[in-house]
Parts: sequence; C-alpha cells; structure tokens
Amino acid sequence: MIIKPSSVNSMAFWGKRLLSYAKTGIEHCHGKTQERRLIQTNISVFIAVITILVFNLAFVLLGNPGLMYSGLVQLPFLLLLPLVLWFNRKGRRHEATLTLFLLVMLDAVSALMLAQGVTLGLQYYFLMFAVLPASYLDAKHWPTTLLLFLSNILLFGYFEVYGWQAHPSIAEVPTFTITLLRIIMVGSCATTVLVVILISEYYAAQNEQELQYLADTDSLTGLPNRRAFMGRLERTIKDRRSFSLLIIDVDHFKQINDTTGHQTGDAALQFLANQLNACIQGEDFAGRIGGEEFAMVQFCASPLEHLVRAESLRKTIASAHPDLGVGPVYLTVSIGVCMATPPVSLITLMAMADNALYEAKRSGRNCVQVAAAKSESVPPWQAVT
Ligand SMILES: Nc1nc2c(ncn2[C@@H]2O[C@H](COP(=O)(O)OP(=O)(O)OP(=O)(O)O)[C@@H](O)[C@H]2O)c(=O)[nH]1
Repeated sequence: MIIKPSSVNSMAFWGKRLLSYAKTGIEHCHGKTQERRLIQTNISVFIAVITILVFNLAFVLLGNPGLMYSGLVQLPFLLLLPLVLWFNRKGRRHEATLTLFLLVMLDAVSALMLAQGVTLGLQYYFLMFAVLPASYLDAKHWPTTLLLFLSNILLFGYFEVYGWQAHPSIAEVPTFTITLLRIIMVGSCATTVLVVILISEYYAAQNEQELQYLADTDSLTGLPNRRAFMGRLERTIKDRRSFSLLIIDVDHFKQINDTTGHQTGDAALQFLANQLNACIQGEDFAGRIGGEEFAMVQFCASPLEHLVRAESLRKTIASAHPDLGVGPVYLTVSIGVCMATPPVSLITLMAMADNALYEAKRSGRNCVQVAAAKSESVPPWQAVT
C-alpha cells in the first residue's frame, strides 16, 4: 500500500489536534500522575462521543424504531459531555471526572431502561464504569471511587439477574445483527480499557525515565553524578577494554568561593562541566564525583594519546579565564590519570588515580600526573592489576 505524503500530513495534523484536545486543562496539573488522569478523562470524553455517534448512525441505518429511540435518548448526554472539558479547563479535575462518570452512567441507564433493555449487553458498561474511577480519581477521593464502584456493580448485578424488557420493535431485529451489535458494544468497552491502560503505561515509563534521570544527574552541572559515573565505570571495567581514568580537581577552589562568592564558585563548576563535555570523544564519559572533583573515562588508541588529551584539557582550562559575572576568573585544575588494562578492580583504579592527583597537587597544582609513573620499567597501563 502506498501512503501519500498528503495523507501523512493530514494524519499528523489530526494527531496534533487530538493531542492538544487531550491536554485541555493540563496547565493546572502538578505532576505526571495528575496529567495522566486529566488526559484519561479527556480521551474518555472523546471515546464516549465517538461511541454514541457510531451507534446512533448504525441505529439509523438499521431503521429500527426501538434502536433509533435508544439513540435519541442518549443525545442530551452527548450534548452535556463537553462540560467535562469545561471543568478541566477551569482546573476542577475532580468535578470533571465525576461529571464524566455520572453522565455515562445515566446515559447507559436511560438507553437500557427506555429502549434497548439488556438485549445488546449495555449492562456490561457498568463493569467498566465500576473499575475505571480507581485509575481516574486521586487516591484522596477514595469514597467517591468506592461509591461509583458499588453503584455500578449493583446496576450490573440487577440488570444481569433480573434483565430488562427491550422496546417491542427490537424483537424484529435479526439475531445476527443483534449478535454483531453486542460484539461491537463489548468490544468498545475492551477498547476503552485498553486505551486507559496504554496511557497509564506510557506515563509510568515517563515517570521512571524522569526519576532515573534525577537519580543519575548532578543538578548543578547536568553531568552524571558519582553514583551514575561509578556504575558506568564498573561496567567499563567488566567490558575488559583499555581506557584511562582522569580525576580532575579544581585548584584552590575554596579561595574562589571565598573571594568571589559561592555563586561564582557554582558558575565555575558549570564552566568546568562544559569544558569536560566539549572534550568528550566517542564513548568517553565524564561525571561530577565530589564537590569540586570531576572524573572522566577516555578511550584512546595509545598511552601517549591519553596523556596528550589530559594535558590539552588542563591547558584549555588554564587559559580560558572565563568571565563568570565578576570579571575573568583564573581557574586551574590538577589531573590524576590512571591508565588501565582490565582486569583491574574499581578500588585499585580509583586509589591509583587519587594518588596521581595527590602527586599533581603536591608538585604545585595545574599539572597532570600519571599513576604508577614511579616505575621506569613497567608502563603504568601494565602496572594496573
Ligand atoms: N560553590 C560551590 N562550592 C563547593 C561546592 N561543593 C564544594 N564546594 C567547595 O569546594 C571547596 C573545596 O575546598 P578544599 O577541599 O579545601 O580544596 P581547594 O580549596 O580546592 O584546595 P586544593 O584542592 O588543595 O587545591 C570547599 O570550600 C567547598 O565548600 C559547590 O557545589 N559549589
């Protein structure tokens, strides 16, 4: 099948319209769960309107007076459904949800009692109206949820046990048509429940992603925090690839804080994070592992390249003199490098990089030191075990 670009465009157009309609009143929501409930309510209005219209059309086409009458008694509820959106637009989510459930319940009761009876299985809708409020209403409104559950179960139970006589003309509808209408009716219930579950799942996945991001990210610099960095470092070690670990510590950061203020100190840390991000190549990764301490894993082709890149990072920072709102700030960093060829333990690796950093601080700061450089004969990347 060939899909024309114009039909893709119009699908995108209607998709966007539906999405903006589904988000009616979203500006009043606090948090993802409220958003999810609001969208579920708005989408349900849309489904209810479409369902009533489709059944009305089918009833008119069938030309049966009883069925057409059943469609007619549903029209007032159809006209009242936009009230739900009006409540949501005003930020009154609870009233909106309550209105939705009361309208669809009354709609089903009147269509069933005045025309259809239980012939088309309309009573099954009460099962759906019994369980959905638990997903739509806030937990604090549990009495409403319980009331809706009990009243719908009672309605279903009553009509299922005692039945209800349909309009006499409905007896003339062929059995096949009745069966088809029953299937469509139950199918529309199942579709509504499916849509509600899909929306819930989508929001649950988004929530999880957001929480994961917050748990892994340093809020000041946007870099992975210590926990996330260490996790990735551990996975890198398990991958058994050669790499170098850099620990980068700001020199005399306390002085920067003391002389220019804590805010400038924060801006300096953000500046450094940007510098680290700019120096990331390929699968390299960086993180903020302490107050003024950063770390970076670099994958390079040769040990010499590891050193050249560490030295270039140091020089770039030292020569940047960024203006952090208080004129140029002279920032330098000391870098401890440990080149590793796994197998190597995380503790050993960190200890060696820390030792190298300590050496860099001891030898005057603003320099790069490599772990195990004491040994002349064994290259440092082989000394790591
Ligand atoms: N502005 C700001 N300062 C921080 C943050 N986290 C830690 N610090 C400061 O970083 C400073 C670290 O000071 P020290 O450990 O003495 O290290 P230093 O002054 O950089 O000295 P050397 O590392 O020896 O060169 C402390 O004053 C902390 O208050 C932060 O998030 N923002």
